Amino acid sequence: MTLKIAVMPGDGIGPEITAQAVKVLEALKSDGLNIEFEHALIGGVAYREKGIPLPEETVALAKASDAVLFGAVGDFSLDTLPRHLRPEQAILGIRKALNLFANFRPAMVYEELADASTLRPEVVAGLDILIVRELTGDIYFGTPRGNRIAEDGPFKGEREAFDTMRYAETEIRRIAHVAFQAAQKRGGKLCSVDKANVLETTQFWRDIVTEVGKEYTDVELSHMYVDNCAMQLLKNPKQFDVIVTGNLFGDILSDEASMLTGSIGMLPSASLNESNFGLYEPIHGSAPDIAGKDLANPMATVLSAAMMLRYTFGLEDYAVRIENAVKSVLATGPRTGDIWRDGKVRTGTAGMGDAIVAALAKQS
Ligand SMILES: NC(=O)C1=CN([C@@H]2O[C@H](COP(=O)(O)OP(=O)(O)OC[C@H]3O[C@@H](n4cnc5c(N)ncnc54)[C@H](O)[C@@H]3O)[C@@H](O)[C@H]2O)C=CC1
Ligand SMILES: CC(C)CC(=O)C(=O)O
Ligand SMILES: [Mg+2]
Repeated sequence: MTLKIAVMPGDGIGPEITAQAVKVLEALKSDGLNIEFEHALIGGVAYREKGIPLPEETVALAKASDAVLFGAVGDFSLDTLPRHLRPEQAILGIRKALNLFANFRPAMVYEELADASTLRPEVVAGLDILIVRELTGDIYFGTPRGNRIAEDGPFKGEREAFDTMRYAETEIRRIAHVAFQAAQKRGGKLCSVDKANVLETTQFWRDIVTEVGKEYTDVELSHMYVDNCAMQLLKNPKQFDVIVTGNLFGDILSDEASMLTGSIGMLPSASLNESNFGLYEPIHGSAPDIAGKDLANPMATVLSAAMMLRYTFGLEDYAVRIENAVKSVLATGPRTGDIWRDGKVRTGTAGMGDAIVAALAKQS
């Protein structure tokens, strides 16, 4: 069977980093990986060419493919567009269209990269945590939302804006099951992160996660407020095994967790639906400040491709080969600026991709 991958590079550094992941997957073809790629427009580039950030044909291609490899969307020069036309709506829209409610964001500190973390080595050495983020609900999708003139309250008559934080029971239950099952396969600990002391939505989240937890007596469940969690991730990140949280908190905490690993350019992700169909993307954005300069670290995207092989296709051997190639480049190869240290050769995005391909070749 040929694996059909829809490639959606998007904006900013998206094309540069997805090209490296495709290069790495292509390199595995000579070792028997049967894979083909079809590219589609998404985000700001799609808006410029087609007038909308998420064209129908892009969603159709995703649905007709076995998995999606995604770069990033976002273009500051389009920030004045009405919200529905902005590039970011494309990633939200495709997650919703494909029902990709379960987002896995593993934060691992590679031994070879312990020198790049902003924290002391003893705090992060050996770190291996998984953030399970709910991806199709919460304040990113809740309605009503908008702008209006305030009709009451102390600011009556002024302009105001509002969003709605909202979760249905089904949405919380299904992500809780995913997280408990992930914890069962890992260290058996699940920390649910919320703001139940203030927000009704997240008290409900806590109640439902607790209920679901009764079906997983082999998993040790704890709860933590998100502000404390943000602090604990820096103080003692190794206390965590799996963290499960909502869309907004998961977005923020995973960017924070990326810096434990050395760089946001290191953190991959998998966004899955109930049938393990997945979209795979780095957790970072389109990084306009470094776009087109061959500066971006492609490892998060390459590692996302490894997650694709593991999660959607069950091709563990190929996934491990990519991860080992990444580790070997971190140990002895050149590095992009975000993880560069004295004594290391400095390279660019394409150079890092080439180095990973070379490391793969040495394995066989
Ligand atoms: N999934 C997506 O498509 C996402 C899109 N965005 C969008 O991306 C645009 C830029 O957003 P920012 O807040 O600047 O976040 P960002 O994640 O794009 O960049 C934050 C910082 O990290 C650096 N960085 C990011 N990826 C890197 C990599 N692979 N290697 C080295 N350095 C890297 C950037 O240079 C920048 O200094 C915005 O339009 C935003 O809405 C943001 C997050 C996710
Ligand atoms: C554009 C955002 C909705 C995406 C984001 O920041 C993320 O998924 O991490
Ligand atoms: Mg984010």
